[in-house]
Amino acid sequence: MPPILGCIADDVTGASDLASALTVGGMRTQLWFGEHQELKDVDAVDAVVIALKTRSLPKEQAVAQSLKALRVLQNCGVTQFLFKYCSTFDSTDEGNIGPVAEALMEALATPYTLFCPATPENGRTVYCGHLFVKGKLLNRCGMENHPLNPMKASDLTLVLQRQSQYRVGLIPHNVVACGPAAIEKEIDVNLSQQKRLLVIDSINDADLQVIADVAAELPLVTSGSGLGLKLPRSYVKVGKASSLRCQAAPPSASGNALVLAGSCSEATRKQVKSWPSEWPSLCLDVAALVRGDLTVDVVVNWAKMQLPNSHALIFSSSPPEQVESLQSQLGIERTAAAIEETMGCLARALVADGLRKLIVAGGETAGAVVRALGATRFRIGPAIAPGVPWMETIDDPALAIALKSGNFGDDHFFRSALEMLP
Ligand SMILES: Nc1ncnc2c1ncn2[C@@H]1O[C@H](COP(=O)(O)OP(=O)(O)OP(=O)(O)O)[C@@H](O)[C@H]1O
Ligand SMILES: O=C(O)[C@@H](O)C(=O)CO
Repeated sequence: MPPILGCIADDVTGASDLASALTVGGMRTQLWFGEHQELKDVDAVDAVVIALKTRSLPKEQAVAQSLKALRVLQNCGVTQFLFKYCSTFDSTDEGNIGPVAEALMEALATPYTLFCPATPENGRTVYCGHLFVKGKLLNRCGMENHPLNPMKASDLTLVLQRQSQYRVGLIPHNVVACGPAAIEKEIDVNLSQQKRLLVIDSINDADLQVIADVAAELPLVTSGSGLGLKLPRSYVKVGKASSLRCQAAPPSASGNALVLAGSCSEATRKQVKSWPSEWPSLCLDVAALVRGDLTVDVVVNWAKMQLPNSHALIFSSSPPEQVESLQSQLGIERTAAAIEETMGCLARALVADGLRKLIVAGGETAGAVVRALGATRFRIGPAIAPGVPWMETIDDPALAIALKSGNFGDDHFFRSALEMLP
């Protein structure tokens, strides 16, 4: 039997978030990282998530990679697809959410799709088309300071319209509250007005379940991970899945862990601040790194000294004023590239040295690390916090790895994660 659902995620922490949601919902889920010609051994899984790193790429490249992932999934016999983006709709006026969604719609010859970033479990809700993060409008929650895609507006119909060719419509909450049939009627109204990209309100789990009941019949839906928690039940309801039978076992790795934090999001900065004082930590001197005055070897040697005795943290996370000042002196892309490359090199060198437990905070950072490790397939383990599972690489070396979205987890996330493993 081919997997029921094929997912294309625009970053790797987002992919692990979705894979965790589908697993918690009961679907046997496998995560693949990067571009592949084909997927193997997916007969025994219900869902496959392909993690790309397309969120901040030029839109032509993001579209090309997403279409390639679609074909790879289609070649496995998958007929239903989910395009996963961030629950904070991370994107710019150029893309990439609109352009990728439109390209997938064309490839699947589907006249419309839904946009459902809501993930109430992590405080993301959509009302009247406006995205809220823990009750604050998207452009007033800290996301307005994001280093790569500052979100300066919260009305998703406007945000999406700026990056799309098709017209954008809204399915409001009063319709969602009336159930699947009302949603389907509203879709027809929007289509009669040539509105093909439909943002859908959702403020709680019950709304999401109703939306999942509609989405379970669609060839393509686009969303955050919230929908992933509800889709498994809907697939059972419509007879696409017979039962939900996933059991997520923790990874078996032992030894001390390295934490690499490249996210500057508020939650990660708090987690870095709360790093237990008995464990060592190193703040990267980003300016020295970009100028070449600080080398990776020096940092690797520091970590090699610590890891035999203790868990260790290496971070570049900084407050917005510092990020802005560095970016204006050194350039946004140059700064990000130097940090991401360093994080990747650190992970590769230390895994080669025997490290078997790794936590990475930040989507772009995690993408760079996973790419540097050459890891391709992951089994999904238990959730550490909503949206962040422990995972285990399927191919050697067996590595316990957690990829934490920047804004996820409470202040003591790192300690809680490490206490879950032997
Ligand atoms: N001190 C810093 N100054 C400037 N840029 C930084 C600094 N530290 C990290 N960065 C860059 O900021 C970006 C942070 O993005 P990343 O996706 O890793 O985190 P995030 O956006 O908080 O996480 P997520 O996408 O999971 O929400 C990376 O490209 C990283 O290299
Ligand atoms: O949806 C989210 O918030 C996360 O899965 C994510 O994509 C962060 O990069």
